[in-house]
Amino acid sequence: MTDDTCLPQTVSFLRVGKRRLEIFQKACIKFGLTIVDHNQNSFILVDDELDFISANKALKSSSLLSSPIFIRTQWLSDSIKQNKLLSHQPYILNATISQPISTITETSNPTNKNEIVIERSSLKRERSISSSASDTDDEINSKKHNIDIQPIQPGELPRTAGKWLCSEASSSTPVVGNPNEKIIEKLREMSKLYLITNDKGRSIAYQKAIEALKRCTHPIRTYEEIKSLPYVKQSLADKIWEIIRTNGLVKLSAFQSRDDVATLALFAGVWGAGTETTKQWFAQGFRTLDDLRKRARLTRTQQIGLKYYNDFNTRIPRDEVTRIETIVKRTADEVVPGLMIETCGSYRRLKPSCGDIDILITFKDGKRHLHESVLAPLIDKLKDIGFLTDDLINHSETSSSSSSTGHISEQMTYFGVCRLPETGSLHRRIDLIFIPANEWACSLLYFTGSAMFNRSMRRLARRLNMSLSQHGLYHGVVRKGVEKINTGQALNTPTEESIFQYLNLPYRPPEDRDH
Ligand SMILES: Nc1ccn([C@H]2C[C@H](O)[C@@H](COP(=O)(O)OP(=O)(O)OP(=O)(O)O)O2)c(=O)n1
Ligand SMILES: [Mn+2]
Repeated sequence: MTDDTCLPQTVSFLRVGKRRLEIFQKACIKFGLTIVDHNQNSFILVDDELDFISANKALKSSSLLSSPIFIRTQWLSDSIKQNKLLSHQPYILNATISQPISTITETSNPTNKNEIVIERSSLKRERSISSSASDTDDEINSKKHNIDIQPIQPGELPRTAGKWLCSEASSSTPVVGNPNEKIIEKLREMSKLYLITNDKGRSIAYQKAIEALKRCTHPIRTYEEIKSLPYVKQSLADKIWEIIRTNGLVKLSAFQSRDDVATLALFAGVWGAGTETTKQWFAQGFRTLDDLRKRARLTRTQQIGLKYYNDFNTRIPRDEVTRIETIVKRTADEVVPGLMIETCGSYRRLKPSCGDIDILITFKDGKRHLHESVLAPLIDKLKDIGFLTDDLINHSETSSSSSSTGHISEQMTYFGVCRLPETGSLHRRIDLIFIPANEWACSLLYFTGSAMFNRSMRRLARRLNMSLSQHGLYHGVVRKGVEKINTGQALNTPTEESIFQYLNLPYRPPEDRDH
């Protein structure tokens, strides 16, 4: 069978900007591809900057398949250029048949419901990311206290202040009592509603304006003051001016009176349901969670999302996250000694409450590699003690990189549900993410967030001809448009501080990254 005979016939898109999406939609018509929802399709076209874990992370709030195949949108770009639909195989992000790795799946073994088995699968990331240069673990350790940071020509540096969110500490002042609290509240609502109605670009623009307002220590009264705020563009300045003048916002009222918005917001609370799915549910006439329970076709993860709807939508007090972390650490010590465990996300940014629990795991000595055989017993044990109650996704990815070193890098994720043993405890969403030692600092940075902070830092890296992901920081990257012509060389990033240094940014502790 040639590649062409097994070309995808249906595709869906993930994280592709509006303008590019329009171009791709036309290309799909031309090439006879049907665009469908994520949960109906196993071929998901993703932004070229996205890697396997990011794609999965993005999908986690979307319709989930057991094993989607991610294809870089470069496939369509190249097909457009060549005026024919090329084979998608070279553009696959995670699935080839050549490099088997393991995914963890539930066994149907009736004698032990909690047992997990390691199943060989054929997933592999196409793009080699993690350790392309000569970063063996030993080298990393020996360089640990002697960071060799290649100097960047000062002339090449973009002006960071006032332009890049990541160059500034997030405001620690609470919104309540902020002199512009009323404006912020309305902008927050707009940002949320844009997200629900699938307009991510506008949602982000509003979040940036909120960040600027949070930092402002005096009440904004004039149009000039609005215009002087960083990150606020014309149309948004007009909206803020409308709020100041009228105490209201016509656009927001219009949003709120739309009969679909409240329902979409309700459905958006189902873990595993993305905007395409929620829209579809609405179009199918569903209006309540009960409608979904009784009549909707739900994926396994959506069923769990619905089962724990109230629990998952209740924020987790900080001290509960601490107790959850303690259980994971204690169990890991018993089952797999020598692991380093760090709770990231909003918890590491010192937020008083968290949406979920994001735990990063690696080996303390940085020399040993993580294997499914190391991780499965930990997950098993956490199930045995009744702490993990449900699996959402088990995924491993392997990126075989520098063949000269033969070094294999692995990141493995487990998304599940946990609960403290005390009666009355709620079910909580927990991610256990197993990181290779040489990716630790970049992963720590990524999974600490915030998402806005990460976005800003990645864009800054791009401006410096670098590329930043949770797997590493590369320099000397050559791009043509969004396409990477040269993926560059990996920089040695033993600490988070080193990443800030490379990007010529002042170091920000996690609590200052809460943008
Ligand atoms: N689209 C995304 C999603 C996540 N992340 C990174 C930054 C986040 O801080 C981290 C964890 O993701 P969460 O969705 O768990 O976000 P937080 O932990 O920050 O907030 P919450 O309290 O809602 O869990 O992953 C990101 O950069 N971009
Ligand atoms: Mn989180």
